[in-house]
Amino acid sequence: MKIKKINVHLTEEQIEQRVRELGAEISKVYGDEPVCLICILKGSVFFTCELAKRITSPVEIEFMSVSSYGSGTSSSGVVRIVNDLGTSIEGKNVLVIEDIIDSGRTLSYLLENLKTRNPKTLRLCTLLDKPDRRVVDVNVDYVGFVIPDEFVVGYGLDYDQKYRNLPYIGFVEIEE
Ligand SMILES: O=P(O)(O)OC[C@H]1O[C@H](OP(=O)(O)OP(=O)(O)O)[C@H](O)[C@@H]1O
Ligand SMILES: Nc1nc2[nH]cnc2c(=O)[nH]1
Repeated sequence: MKIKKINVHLTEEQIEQRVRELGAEISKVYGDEPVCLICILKGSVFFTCELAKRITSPVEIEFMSVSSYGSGTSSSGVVRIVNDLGTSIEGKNVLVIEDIIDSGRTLSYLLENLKTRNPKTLRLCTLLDKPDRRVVDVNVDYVGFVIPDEFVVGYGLDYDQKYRNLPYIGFVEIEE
């Protein structure tokens, strides 16, 4: 399948504005307490970096890589930790940063897994939420934008590993 066109849904300015708002909201919650941001690779790299810059609480950034999708736009339904955290989160305020929640399978699995490591608090922030696609319930604490059930790329999100570098988020039109 080839991409025919990408239709802009969220501009760079809209995303920047929302990230600032989220940063302010999150800073209010943690205040002077340290918070460990867990960036879920690869899609949330851009979002994590921009959001971290807008949080005024002391921040630690850790990375984790989880595989839940095959190639293209289809979900395999199987979640696997590909690269685990290199550090303990016991007793820490943990904020998981995701680019998108779709079926909810990835985050539901991941949150259960992280809970067993005894963090002080465990919250979830996602840039995009596609509630129409939900198969498994996930409690999301901070949402950037709720979007309809369409495949998106840009600002970290890929189509077959491409288009992550687009500064905006767009809906994909596939060639017939
Ligand atoms: O709610 P779900 O249906 O489980 O889908 C959400 C997951 O899919 C995307 O990751 P992807 O597997 O595409 O990896 P990537 O971030 O490396 O592109 C996204 O970053 C979430 O981790
Ligand atoms: N790039 C991308 N990855 C996803 N993973 C789940 N939904 C999506 C989506 O709309 N776009």
